[in-house]
Amino acid sequence: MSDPAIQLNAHAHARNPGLPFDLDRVRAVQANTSAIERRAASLPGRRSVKKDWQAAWLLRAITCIDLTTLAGDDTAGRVRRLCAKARQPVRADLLEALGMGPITVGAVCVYHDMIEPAIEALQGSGIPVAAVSTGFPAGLSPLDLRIAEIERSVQAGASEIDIVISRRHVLTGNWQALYDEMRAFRAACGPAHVKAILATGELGSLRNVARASHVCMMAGADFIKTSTGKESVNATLPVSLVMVRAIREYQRQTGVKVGYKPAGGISKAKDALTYLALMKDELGDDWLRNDLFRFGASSLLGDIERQLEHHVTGRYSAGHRHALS
Ligand SMILES: O=C[C@H](O)COP(=O)(O)O
Repeated sequence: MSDPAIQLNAHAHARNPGLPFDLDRVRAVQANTSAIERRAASLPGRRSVKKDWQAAWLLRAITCIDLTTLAGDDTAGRVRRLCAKARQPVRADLLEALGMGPITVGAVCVYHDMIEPAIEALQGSGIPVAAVSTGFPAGLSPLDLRIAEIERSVQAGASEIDIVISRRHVLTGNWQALYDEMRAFRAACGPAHVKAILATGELGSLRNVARASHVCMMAGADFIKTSTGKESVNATLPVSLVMVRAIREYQRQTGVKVGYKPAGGISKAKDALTYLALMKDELGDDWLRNDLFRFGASSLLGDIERQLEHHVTGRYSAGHRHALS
């Protein structure tokens, strides 16, 4: 049996019921840009993970990956290979050397047309399929089509839907429109969990990121996610600080825990460690599990595997298993 500390999907996270729209609440949201940037700059390396414990943190990171392929030339064959990797993200001999049982990634994330092969390839694994819907990545198709796309993806078996918000609602300060849109997406998702992609690189300011985070949570987002991976600026530490603090504030106000998904350009194991440390520091251990934290990443797993291999062939201590307990 695998270590309970890193068992997959062990905690089915309750859905966010949302709140009625409240413009005063949105307008009260601020972001102190210089303080955020100072804190973000201090994060990498600030909270060093003991070398002997790094493997445990990296294994935990793997269980939090939404293993992603979102390319125009995706094929069923590529998705099947990705799903095989999702089922067995780390070589069995490495896991054995680390004293670990089998692990899997958090989910597989694909375009709508690839849901079917992904579901087939993941059968019996317990790994959920996440679909990007709502005219990903621009989100500029007609609202009824975006809603229909969500419904089709849920019917096809996706249990998580990554929606993209209309950036223009944020850029024009039309918070009511953003709330109504997110509310409609939430309703269309039915039983599926919904992750709201803010496309933060296109929102203009950290204050807009903070307000958009609050509005999406108010409208019932189960996760807030930074980016599609297609913007010119994707997940960053300053944006992540703003978003995780919005999650913390929303929990303080409502008692509801919303998940966080940084996505786009996260490809190095050391960056994954920084993100995990950020979650532990800002939100606590609950956000180190994949019901409340995911990396949206297409190439992170490869670097983590290389680091684990290095760890196994180099110095190793059995103490690592308790690193996150
Ligand atoms: O949502 C996930 C992102 O599209 C993945 O971005 P990436 O390919 O830069 O890792």
